[in-house]
This record gives sequence, structure tokens and C-alpha cells, in this order.
Amino acid sequence: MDVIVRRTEKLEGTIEALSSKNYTTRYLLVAALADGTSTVRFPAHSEDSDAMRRCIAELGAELEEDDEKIVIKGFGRNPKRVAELNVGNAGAVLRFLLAVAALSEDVHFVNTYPDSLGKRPHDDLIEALRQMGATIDDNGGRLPITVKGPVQGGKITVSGEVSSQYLSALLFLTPLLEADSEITVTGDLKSKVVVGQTLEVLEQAGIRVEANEDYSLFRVPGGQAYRAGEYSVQGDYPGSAAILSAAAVVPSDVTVRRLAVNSKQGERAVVDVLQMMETPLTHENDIAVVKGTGRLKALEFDGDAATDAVLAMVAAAVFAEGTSRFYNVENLRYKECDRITDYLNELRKAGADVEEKQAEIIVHGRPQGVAGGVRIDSHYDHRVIMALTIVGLRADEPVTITDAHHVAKSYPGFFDDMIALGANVEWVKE
Ligand SMILES: O=C(O)C1=C[C@@H](OP(=O)(O)O)[C@@H](O)[C@H](O)C1
Ligand SMILES: C=C(OP(=O)(O)O)C(=O)O
Repeated sequence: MDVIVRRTEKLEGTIEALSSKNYTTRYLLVAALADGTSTVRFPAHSEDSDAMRRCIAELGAELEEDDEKIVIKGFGRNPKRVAELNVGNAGAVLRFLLAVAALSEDVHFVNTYPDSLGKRPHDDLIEALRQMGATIDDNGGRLPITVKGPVQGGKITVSGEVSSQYLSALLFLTPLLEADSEITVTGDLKSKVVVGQTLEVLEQAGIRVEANEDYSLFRVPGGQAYRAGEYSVQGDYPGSAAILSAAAVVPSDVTVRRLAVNSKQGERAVVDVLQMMETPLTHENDIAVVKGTGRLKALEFDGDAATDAVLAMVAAAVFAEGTSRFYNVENLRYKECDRITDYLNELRKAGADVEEKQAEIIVHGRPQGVAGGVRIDSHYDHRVIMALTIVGLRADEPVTITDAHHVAKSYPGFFDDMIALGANVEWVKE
């Protein structure tokens, strides 16, 4: 399904933030790895969280759900034998479950998104699991992948250069092994803040992990058990970053509720970034209020601190006065698409003035707006879809985003929320 985004004069209203994707995947996983019964309240409902839900059920977790919660009886350290798992297009879910699969005997991960997740690398995790004794058949570090356990703890080395998800995956697995583990992270760890979310969830699940200050060394005692628990999922900053950035580029009076002020999500930085860009924005008592004027100032920002919000920030910078620079963002190239080259190509089509370096996005702002009048390839990427929607709000001619239904990977209600706020957006069948 395609979406047509037309110039929008004003956004106004109040929405509840969607639930966090990254906390939902983590809480579902630790609940599955516990022996007792856990409750996850306010879980995200999206393709990625559904992928985790489906896979842990196949691995033997018993799930019961209603509108507000999922009650999960875990399988502990003994997942059921399954021949095959399908994680859809969910990167984090795949990486976490590749590690969990090593508790089992022979699990085959299928390749259902050859042009998206099918292109993403997993070599660094595969290599670490091999050091631990796993036998792995892979396709040059990519899907399809078959993992055969068992594995042992001990000294493990993993690269953090491409993704933090490999390290998080090992942190979920190693407490369940008999031996103690010592994980050394080589290279410059990317998306470091997300590892903080992994450690927070592990601690809530009663797991002990010792980490040094720069997250290059972790000691994980073996023989631990996940404690069943009661978890409550907070609002999602990466998805809300798109709403807040949309509200910043046009005149607006938009309130987003349920955005924890003290959240560990790095994408919380969208609030500071928009304020630095001189957007009138307040954030108190977990409520963000944007009273946009459409005027923005350029800025320089280390994007690795807020990986999943960078595309929305860049979309806002398209309309800023001056040149913005988002640096330290090379790992955006290894996402649902190459979020530097592919994304900037689509922005250019829409009329933005952007440049790329290997690890940087440079935006020469156009406060006068962009031409639009184009069809955008969404590259299977929910964050590209949301970002181009922001740009379309201030384009002279309509912007058509093809296959915009892929927004459901993380934020199925994105267009409903945008329409509720007054965005001039319309679904069309091809
Ligand atoms: O651990 C996680 O849940 C995630 C980690 C990040 O990935 P990278 O570490 O690959 O940057 C982030 O972009 C992704 O959406 C979710
Ligand atoms: C990159 C993302 O997710 P994943 O790596 O889990 O596919 C994302 O949500 O933007």
C-alpha cells in the first residue's frame, strides 16, 4: 500500500506514545528465559514485537494475552526443539534468538526478507557463538542460518563495530550457561546506549552482570536463572521522534504523552536536538509538547547516541537554516536498508540538499521548503517511511511513499496518529 503525503498547514492535538519496541522484545525474551510466569504490561504491537512473541511461543513459552498485557510461562534454559524459526524483518529479534538457539540442538532461521534483513550481516555474532562451541551454517554471515548447540561459557570476544545487538545477544545467553563468562568487546562499540537497556532489563530479571565503565569487558557468572517478573513497557522514543520532528517542521501544537523523562532510551535525545534547533518544546512529567513555528536552526550531532531517531532528525534538518551534520552514524548502513545512501537518495528525489560521507550525513537546509512531486521507494524501511512523511508535510507537490505499510515493523499506528493530528495523508491502493 502506498501513502500520499500533502502539504500540511498545521498539526495539532494529543497522542499517547506507542510502546517501546526495544523494551518489549527484551521483556518478552527474559520472560521466556525464566522458569515461572511473568507479566509484560503495555507491550508494543508491531511486526517486530509480534515476531518475538511468535518465536518464543514456538520455542515453548506459553502466552496468554488481553488488551493490556501478556502473561508468559517461560521455558527457562530448555527451549523446545523446533526445526525452523521465522523472525520476519526484525534484526534485534534475530540476533537475540540466534544466541538463544544455541541452547537447543538444531534451529534453522529462514530468509523471508531477502532484500532487507537478508542483506544484513551477522558474522560477528556467528563468530562469537562458534568460539563458544556452536556449529553454524550460514550464507556468508547472512540468512539463512542454522545454529546447532550446545555452547559453553568462558572467554568470549565479540566485535561491537557493526551492531550492539551481538553483544546484547551474548548477555542474554551467557547467564544460563554452566561456566562463568568473560566477554571482551573489540572495536568501537556502536549504539552503546542500547546495551544500557539490556543491562537494565537483565537486572530487573534478577541476572547479575559486571560491566566496566566503557562496556569493553563484561563478567557474567554462569549457572544463573532468570527470575519471573512483572514488567511495564515505557513509551517509545524512536517512533515518537518522528511525531515530534513532524511537529517541529510545520506550525503546530502537539502533545505526546507517556515519554519518560528519565528513560534510558538514547533516542530521548530527540527532545534536546529539537530544542537545540530552536523548536519550542517542553518535556515535563513524561509529557512532551511542541509548539512548532516551522523555523529551525541547523546543528551538529553525534548520531550514535540516538541511532533510531537520526532519520527523523535529518528530516527536520532538511528545513533548517544552515548546514547540519550528523556524524558517527556509519552503522545506519547496516539497517533495514542503507540508511545513508538509500535514504539520502530518496531525500534528494524529494528536493532536499544532502551529502554523505562514510559515517556522516550533511544537510544543507532549505527553509523555503522542497519541491516534492515524486514517488519514494521505502526500501522496506519503517524509519525511511516516517522520515519522508515529515518531508512531505512541507513539500510543494505531493510525495507518494510506496509500500508504506512497512511502517508496521515498529509503528503500525503511525499514519493514524499523523492523520489524528491533522496531517494531510492518504492511503492509496496501487
Ligand atoms: O538492541 C536493540 O534492540 C536495538 C539496537 C540498535 O541496533 P544496533 O546496535 O545494530 O545499532 C537499534 O538500532 C535497533 O533498532 C534495536
Ligand atoms: C534497525 C531497527 O531495528 P532492528 O535492527 O531490530 O531490525 C529499527 O528499529 O530501526
